[in-house]
Amino acid sequence: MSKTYGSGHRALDHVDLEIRRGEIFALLGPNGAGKTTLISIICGIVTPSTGTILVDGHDAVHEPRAARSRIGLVPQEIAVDMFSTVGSALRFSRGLFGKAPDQAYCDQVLKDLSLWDKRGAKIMELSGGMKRRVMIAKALSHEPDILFLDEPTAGVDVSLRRDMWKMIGKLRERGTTIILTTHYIEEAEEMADRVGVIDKGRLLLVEDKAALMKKLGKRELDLSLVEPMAAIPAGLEEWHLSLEDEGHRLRYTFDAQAERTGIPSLLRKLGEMGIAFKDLDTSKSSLEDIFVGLVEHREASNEGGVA
Ligand SMILES: Nc1ncnc2c1ncn2[C@@H]1O[C@H](COP(=O)(O)OP(=O)(O)OP(=O)(O)O)[C@@H](O)[C@H]1O
Repeated sequence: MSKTYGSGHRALDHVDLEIRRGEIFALLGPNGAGKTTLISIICGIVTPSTGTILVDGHDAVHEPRAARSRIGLVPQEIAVDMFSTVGSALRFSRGLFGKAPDQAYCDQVLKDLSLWDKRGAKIMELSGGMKRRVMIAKALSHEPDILFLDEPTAGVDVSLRRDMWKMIGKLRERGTTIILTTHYIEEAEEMADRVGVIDKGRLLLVEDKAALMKKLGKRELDLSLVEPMAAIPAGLEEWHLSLEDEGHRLRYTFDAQAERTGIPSLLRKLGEMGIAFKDLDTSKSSLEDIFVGLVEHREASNEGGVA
């Protein structure tokens, strides 16, 4: 699908994506990448300019009610009736989807989200974190098979973040498909089965988490040499070093997730060889580096276009 807003801004550019039943899919991208637009289209809140969206076989544009009834959406912004109580907000949300009342189910949702004690409280009396839990409870009120969480842990404290991760794990065990957006790599790392990277409306890649984390795990160690060198001396082959800055810096690229990084042995070897350095610096690939790397790689391998 593609989406160009009335302003002429192309928020999504030929995004082609298939989500697997029962998986946790993390959509990773910087601000303005198009994540919310993508979710909003799938949930029938925004209409796509071109393309088709099938939700469990139902067309999101032509059968919006059937498609939407399968989805629970936790939006970024807290949007609830502040005067309602927690329990009645849940019952009301369920009713909106035409589901028969089921107090036992609603009670269980409240218990799972540590909201049971607050079931009689007015929403406006709750803390920000509790309000977020209510948003999730509401999204689950009609027993959706698919749950969208848009930036679920932005501005959330550590304990709520842990609870959310736990709750997401539980939902997955029950077979709920979960799609979350985030710009925190750690969040994707903790929870996702697969990760999609989106930037400027284009889906740059979709990969199993393990494969992506391997790519993200690259680190560099730069050693500023006391004496510049013309070439890398024999005896240092096993570290596959590169010489930078006209021979003033030795660079070692390593996998930070490996059990043995090779750094201590490299430093030992340099000492034995009498190669002195005056400073050392390590850096890791940022999300931005990864985006840049991905784009460059795609252009270089002439695979441009859509993922
Ligand atoms: N209704 C709209 N009209 C015009 N442009 C819009 C509209 N909604 C979003 N945009 C633009 O589309 C682009 C994608 O926005 P979107 O909210 O989908 O990004 P995002 O990846 O969710 O970012 P964030 O993490 O900041 O929420 C942005 O440049 C945004 O300004």
